[in-house]
Amino acid sequence: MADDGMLMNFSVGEDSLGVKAVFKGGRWRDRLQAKKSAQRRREKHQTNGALTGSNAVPTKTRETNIDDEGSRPTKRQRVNGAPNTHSRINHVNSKPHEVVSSLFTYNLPAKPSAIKEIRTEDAPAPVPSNAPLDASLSTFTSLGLSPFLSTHLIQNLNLTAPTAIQKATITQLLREDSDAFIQAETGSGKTLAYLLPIVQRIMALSSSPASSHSANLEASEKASKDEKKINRTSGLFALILAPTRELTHQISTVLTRLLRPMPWLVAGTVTGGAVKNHEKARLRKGLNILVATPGRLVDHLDNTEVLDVGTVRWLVLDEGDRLMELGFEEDIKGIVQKLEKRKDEKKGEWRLRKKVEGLPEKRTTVMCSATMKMGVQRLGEISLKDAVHIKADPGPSTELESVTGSKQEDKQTAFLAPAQLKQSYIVVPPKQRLVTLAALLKRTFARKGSAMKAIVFLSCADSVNFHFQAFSRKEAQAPKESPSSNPNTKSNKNRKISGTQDASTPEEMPKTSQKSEKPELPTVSPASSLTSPSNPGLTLYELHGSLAQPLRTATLQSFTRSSNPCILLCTDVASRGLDLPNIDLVIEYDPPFSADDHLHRVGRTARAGKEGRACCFLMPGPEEGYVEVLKECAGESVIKGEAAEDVLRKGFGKHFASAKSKMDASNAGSGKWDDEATAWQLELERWVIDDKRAGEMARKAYVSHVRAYATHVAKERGMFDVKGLHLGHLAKAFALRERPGNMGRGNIVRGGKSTRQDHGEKRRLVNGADDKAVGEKRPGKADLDLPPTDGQDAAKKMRMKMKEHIAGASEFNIG
Ligand SMILES: Nc1ncnc2c1ncn2[C@@H]1O[C@H](COP(=O)(O)OP(=O)(O)OP(=O)(O)O)[C@@H](O)[C@H]1O
Repeated sequence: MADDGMLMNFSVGEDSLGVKAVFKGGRWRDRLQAKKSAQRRREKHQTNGALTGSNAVPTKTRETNIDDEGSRPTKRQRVNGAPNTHSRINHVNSKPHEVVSSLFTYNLPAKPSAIKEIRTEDAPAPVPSNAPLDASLSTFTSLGLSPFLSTHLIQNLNLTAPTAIQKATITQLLREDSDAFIQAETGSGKTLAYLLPIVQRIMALSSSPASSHSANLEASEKASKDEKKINRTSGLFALILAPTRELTHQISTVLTRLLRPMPWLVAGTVTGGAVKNHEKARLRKGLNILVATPGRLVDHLDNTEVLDVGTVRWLVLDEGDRLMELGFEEDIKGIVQKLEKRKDEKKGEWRLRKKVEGLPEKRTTVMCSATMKMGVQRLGEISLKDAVHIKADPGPSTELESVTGSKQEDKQTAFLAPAQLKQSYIVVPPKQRLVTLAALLKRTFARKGSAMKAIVFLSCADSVNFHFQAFSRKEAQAPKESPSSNPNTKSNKNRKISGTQDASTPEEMPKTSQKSEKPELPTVSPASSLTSPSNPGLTLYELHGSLAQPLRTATLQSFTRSSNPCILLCTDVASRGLDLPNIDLVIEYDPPFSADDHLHRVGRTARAGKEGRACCFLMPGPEEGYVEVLKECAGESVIKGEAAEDVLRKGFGKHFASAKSKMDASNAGSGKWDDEATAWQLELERWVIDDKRAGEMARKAYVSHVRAYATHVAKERGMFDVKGLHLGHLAKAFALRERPGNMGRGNIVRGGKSTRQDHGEKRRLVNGADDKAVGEKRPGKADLDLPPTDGQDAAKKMRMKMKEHIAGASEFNIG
């Protein structure tokens, strides 16, 4: 273990050598060795006459954890006033008799080598790769959409031309009934790509050719109404499945907008977390298109008689790879079997009744994602037969010979981020992670208008919660009034919105957040410790799977609608498919768990041809190897390395010096970026020490973070090896002065050789991303067809461990 057992920031008398140590943890041999060496140090010091006069202090007791084989030399403690040869700054704002280890000591576990390779040259601005095509060359009508629908798109939805993937998909799905696999980069308009042809074909069942060929919306709408044969009771024609509730609602919103001029066609949703009886009532009234999460749909298929799927002719699996990864394939298989069964039962019925004219005989299954590999055998099992592979580029769609049932290897398609996305990485020592994140956010939101919205991805729910509370706490806040730990979890009904009670109300802050403690209020708060005087309205949101569903929905809605600059702290629950407007920057503060996750996370910006920036935090050492993965995902685009010091300098430089430190006369040298950064960190550390619940929150976040770290996909675990983590330094990133006592070497759960499926299973177990009860286990691939391995044992242990934590705010609630 890389931890050197360094004694960090504990409060002692003037001479720490007078301390009587109690040694805990680790092997007895190590304890004995440590005891002896401490004894020797004491004796030597006494011989040298170091403990004299005022320096002599009564013996105190402290705890030293020696879980790790501490082969490193023990770091000498620094005492106030003592010269410090390792550090450029000392003890800023430190209380009397407090020992403070510097953030900027050069005693770092590894030097960030990648920083030396920074490529500063700016490449020529690349052409956006997911933008709509030139309207003079391609229009929706030219693809075969009716003038009625095309006019609606142009006039009401402000969409003048299709994107490349829309061009390819619409043509294909209007022309043929073959199954299809749509793969195009994030933000390229895949949702409309599959919705438009489906809506057009359902529309065609309703209206006369005359009305659908008219471009006059009003006249056409009236004519269609008069002649319509189809209404909400005519049957359910399309089913769209998505992995998260958020995505389901988003697809439904797009669909509702699309159907606005066709009020006789009705779409609806069924998702976990919603009231089942309300859904039943809607199903009873009749729907033509249903958007659902798989678990809840299975539930309705089993228990809601009025849900008749015999007429379903289109089945869409949005974010297909995620659905598979999260282990939904059993659910999907069950759904497909029911569709088949009901279709066969209905055949006779349809013959007796008047068949819906134009309804295809065959059901079409469509899968789509930015990062899905073809050739996976299991795709056949969920009814993707002789699928057509539709890609935005190059040109026409490519027939796949045999996807179904074949054992061909995944085609190693290189999935790329949008070309116009500006990507960078920062190599930050673990100690400085928190201040560097703060600096980056301060710099990004330095002035009003400099940026609108940013998303920060963290590895687990506990960490999101801690950072939300830490950044939104008011600096002047009395410790006792500090926010409680995780007040927003499902278990805590009396939720408080931290920092909003006494924080200055930012202009245009969602009013709901200041009223009461109703659970449907968004988790929003002023970003009090990130706000600069020239951008006072900065707000902070948190989103993760531990939040109750109404909170998740309210938070996302509020963040989406906010016209204030704001930051969303979240887990990967927000990484897939979400189309949030005006995202300028995506920060991967905790690196993604896989390259695919990276593409989806950064894909929340630079959408539909717009600009965007993304930045990934890495730690010095093996993690720097991840730059190569980032480069692979960037294709031709340049990835810039930024020096952490530059970020800190800009974030904590004179310009951003806090008003408090400027006024503090005792703070000599304030205004210097490193002093400011240290003061900022110390402030936070005091909060964690003084407020018991803040301390608990920090420790929980730390433990969850380390455990989550152990679940990177096996392929990338060499770069993210939990054994290499410097646990002592990492504690600083959670404002802790030392690592929590239970984080010894033996207590770190490692992922072993678990696969991506294991990883998905782990995440899903405690998800909130899907729609079954949290913690409910469903079989993933790991349980179905992989031989047991060490990795699986490790994964099993991990699952058990996670289950233990599920009762509270799950430590690991990523989804
Ligand atoms: N033809 C178009 N012209 C302009 N904007 C469009 C067009 N089609 C879609 N968009 C917009 O592009 C954005 C991204 O669309 P969408 O969410 O469907 O992308 P996606 O490919 O599904 O992305 P992801 O892979 O991240 O889910 C949306 O805001 C949508 O309104």
